[in-house]
Parts: sequence; structure tokens; C-alpha cells
Amino acid sequence: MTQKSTGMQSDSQLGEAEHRREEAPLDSRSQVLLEGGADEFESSSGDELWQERERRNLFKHVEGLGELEDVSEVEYRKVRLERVVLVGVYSSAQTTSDEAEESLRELAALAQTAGAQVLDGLLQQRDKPDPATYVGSGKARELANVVASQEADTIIVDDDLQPSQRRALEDVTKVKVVDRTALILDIFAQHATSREGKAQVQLAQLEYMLPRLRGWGGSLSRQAGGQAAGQSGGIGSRGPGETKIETDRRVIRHQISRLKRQIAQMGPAREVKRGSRKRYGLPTVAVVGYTNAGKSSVTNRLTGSQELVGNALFATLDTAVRRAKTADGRYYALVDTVGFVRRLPTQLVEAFKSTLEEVAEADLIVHVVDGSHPDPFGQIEAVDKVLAQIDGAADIGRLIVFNKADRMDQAARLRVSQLEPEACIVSARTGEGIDELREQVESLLPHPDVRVKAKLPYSAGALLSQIREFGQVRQIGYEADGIELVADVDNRLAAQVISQSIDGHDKQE
Ligand SMILES: Nc1nc2c(ncn2[C@@H]2O[C@H](COP(=O)(O)OP(=O)(O)OP(=O)(O)O)[C@@H](O)[C@H]2O)c(=O)[nH]1
Ligand SMILES: [Mg+2]
Repeated sequence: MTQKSTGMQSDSQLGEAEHRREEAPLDSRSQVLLEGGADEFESSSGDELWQERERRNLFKHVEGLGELEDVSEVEYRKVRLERVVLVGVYSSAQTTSDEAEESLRELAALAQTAGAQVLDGLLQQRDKPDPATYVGSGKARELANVVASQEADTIIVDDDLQPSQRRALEDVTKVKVVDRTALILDIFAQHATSREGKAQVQLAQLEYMLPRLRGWGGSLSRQAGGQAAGQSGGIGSRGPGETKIETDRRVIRHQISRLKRQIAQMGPAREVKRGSRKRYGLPTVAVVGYTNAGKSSVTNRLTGSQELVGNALFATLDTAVRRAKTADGRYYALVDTVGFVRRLPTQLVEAFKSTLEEVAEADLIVHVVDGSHPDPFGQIEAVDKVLAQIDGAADIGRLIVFNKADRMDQAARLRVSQLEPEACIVSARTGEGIDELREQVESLLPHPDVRVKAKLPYSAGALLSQIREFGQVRQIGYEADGIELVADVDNRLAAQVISQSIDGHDKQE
């Protein structure tokens, strides 16, 4: 048996593990790994369990599951309250079994975030996925047994599947099969709240779906408003002919172009917001990082805001802008962004490009990393890969922040500070290191670099308060005929000082 269980299934552990996961999907996962959990699980994945499964399977009416009848003709499916079995294939030439396990655990966290109940996780080592059934026909039959004995109704594959592979796997296992991209798209669909976010996710779903159509059961109209999150119940007739599929493709293409137009129109509103930030001369810090790293928590700490913090993946889907104040009283903007994940579906990178452009316009990128994760550097790499796809992001200064220090032991701290000596180590939970982080951020912000000396009329109060907010007042004297001022400001304010000053011959150095 080369199929190997990753320990998500043992009945004895399920209760407790699930309980822990309920409050902390990723937390529990990293804990498990840190505690050397892999070994602990090894024993439970042995023959005994397999036989137990086989035994239980004897009582099951596999063909009675009847799930295939229900599999909708749409190749895009929701993963809500499903009972799922996870499957991963890895080649030892490309990854270690530890990495493969980590990836499957992340898939489990994703599945739970989507609302599914994870019953089992199976890893298989093979040179490359089987072109027909992904796992190979023998393994597919084994998988069918596992699915039946666990009474699962869905298989989630830790990869992108060809439409034909998915179909073949469904035919053998009699349950619906969802791939990694569909799962992530589904989570995004559940979490998007803004109009633009929703439209972007919908676009990504449609683009994912287009090449995977095998005909629709009913008409598109039952997908309320063209919503791509397909209903899992197959309503209407099955097996529409090629003509029907062609028509549906056209409908989807039409929806795609309509969505693209809509999104393009929403662009200007975002431009305005961003523009006004620029107009006020607010330096901008983009907070990026792997999902669940603690970006929102760190942003909250720095700004005192109450950004949504969730122990779920992708709690933040709409970039939020917060205002923060430096120690010397200047304001800057912190942009809390959507989290990244390994192998972020390309459809999503595309869809969120406009949102991620916020990052490209920032003066500084703060990259938050979960320091308590068993493989923080793998996460850094995944984030850097996405950043590399955003034009202009490469030229922006970056500050790496290892968060969750409260859960890092001495060895972990040592390791990260050796590999990333410049990085800050903080805990958004306890507040450790937050002051140092704030100082670092402030020192890396662009500084107002034009010194002006001027006498301003007392009527220039508004300008003066802007100078206080966005620049730095060096000297100020209240004379009978006006305010004598020396200040460091940016170009924009310098121009205003000149135009409003009393004698008009201010010096600039
Ligand atoms: N122990 C510990 N937990 C933390 C810390 N910072 C954040 N968390 C927890 O980590 C989880 C994720 O935090 P968020 O701030 O939502 O993370 P995020 O990066 O914004 O996540 P997404 O928006 O989903 O990508 C939450 O359960 C937080 O309570 C920390 O310093 N220590
Ligand atoms: Mg967040």
C-alpha cells in the first residue's frame, strides 16, 4: 500500500482534532507539526485502520450512494457542508513527503474554511499523476472504498485536475470531485463582500468554468444572476447536446465580458480613493503576506483599528485602508491586503490584480509572516512569487515581520533572525515587538524633504494644520504680522507655503 494516510482520519483523534480545528484550523495544524505529530499519526495509519475501513465497507452499499445522479452537469461546485476526503499525489523527485503532508494539511484548513468536514487525507507517491484518473485506476478503486467507508460525499484533490481526470475519478468513486482551484475560488466567493470583490471572484469562477463545461442541466438562469457557484443538485435534464454546450459557452463568455466591463468601471472609484490619499500626501504602507499570517492583527495593532480578524483563511478579501500616525505626528496609510496562498489560482491572481495594484503604489511593503508556522520560509517564497507578478512591486522597499512570536520558541527565533537579520519579530497578540516595528516602519517611510522658511498670515490656519499633519514643524513663532515658520514638507506643501506666504520671498534649501 503506497497510499499513506496523513492522520486526519483516525476516529479516536477525530473528535479532539476537530474540536481544536474548530477554533483554529491552521493553529492546530502547525501545532501538530511542531509537536512531531507526523509520527504520532503514523501508527494510526497502519494496516489495522485500513482493515477496519475495509470491514466497515462490507456493510456499505457503494452503488447506493447515488451521488453521481446528483452530480450537476456544471463542473464548478460549492464545497459547503460536505464530508470530504482529501487526496494528494506527489513525486519524490520534486517534493519531500513532509512538504506533501504540509500541503495536504493546508488543503484541510482550506476545506474547513470553506465549511467542509475533513474525514480523511490520503497521500500517494508516484512519478507523475495518472493522465486518466489522476491517482491511477487501482488507487482510484481504493479511494472509492475509503470514500464509501467514511461516508464521504466529496473528494478534494490537492492539485488542478483536467476535466477528463475529474470525470474519470468521479465515475470510479461515485462522489463528486473538486480540485484545489475550485476550492479556493469557493472560499473567495463566500468571503467577498464588496461589490467589486464579488465581481472579481465571479469573473475568476467563470473563467475557471469555461473550459470545463460539459453542458448545463437547466438554463443558466437558475444560477441567479449568473452566479457561477454551481448548485450541486442537478436540476433539469442531463446530457444536453453539443449545441446546448456551445450556447452555454457563449452565455458565459458574454457574462465574462460584462463583468470585465463592470469591474473596469469600478476602477475609477478606487482610483479616486487612492488619488485622494496621494493628494493628501499620505505615504502608504501595504501589508501583505500569507493567509492567516496575522496581517489584519498587525494592522490593528499599528493603527488601533478593529479590522476583521478571523481564524479562517482569507478572512480579509477587500483591501482595507487604515490611517496611522507616526511618533512625530505625521499620518500615513496602512493597506491591509488579501492573503496569499501556495499555488494561488491564476484566475484569482488575474482577478485581484487591480486590487493588488494597491501594493504596487505603496511606499513600503510590510510582509507579515506567521513565525510559528513550521515552514515560514516556504510561505515567504509563495508570497514573493505572487508579488513578482505585480508590476512595480519589485522596486518597493520591503520589511519582513515574523508574527505570532508568542508561539515561537527560542530555536525558531534564532533561525529566523539568522536567515532574515533585518526582520522584526512581533506578536500581535501580546504586543511584543510592535513598538520596534512601528519605529522601523516610520523610519522607512518617505520623509518630507523640502525645508521651508516663511511668514504665513494668521489666516493660513488650514495650511498650517496640514503642515503639522504631513510635514514636520521645526520652528514656529507667532509675530504681530504673521506666523514665522520653519518646516520640513513635501513638494506639494512647499508650493502652497510659497504661494500663501506674506513676503513671497521664502527661502528653500
Ligand atoms: N498566537 C498568535 N495568534 C495570532 C497573532 N496574530 C494573529 N493571530 C491569530 O491568527 C489568526 C489570523 O489572524 P488575521 O489577522 O486574521 O490574519 P490575516 O493575515 O489578516 O488573515 P487573512 O485576512 O485571512 O489572510 C487569528 O486567529 C489571530 O487571532 C499572534 O501574534 N499570536
Ligand atoms: Mg486579514
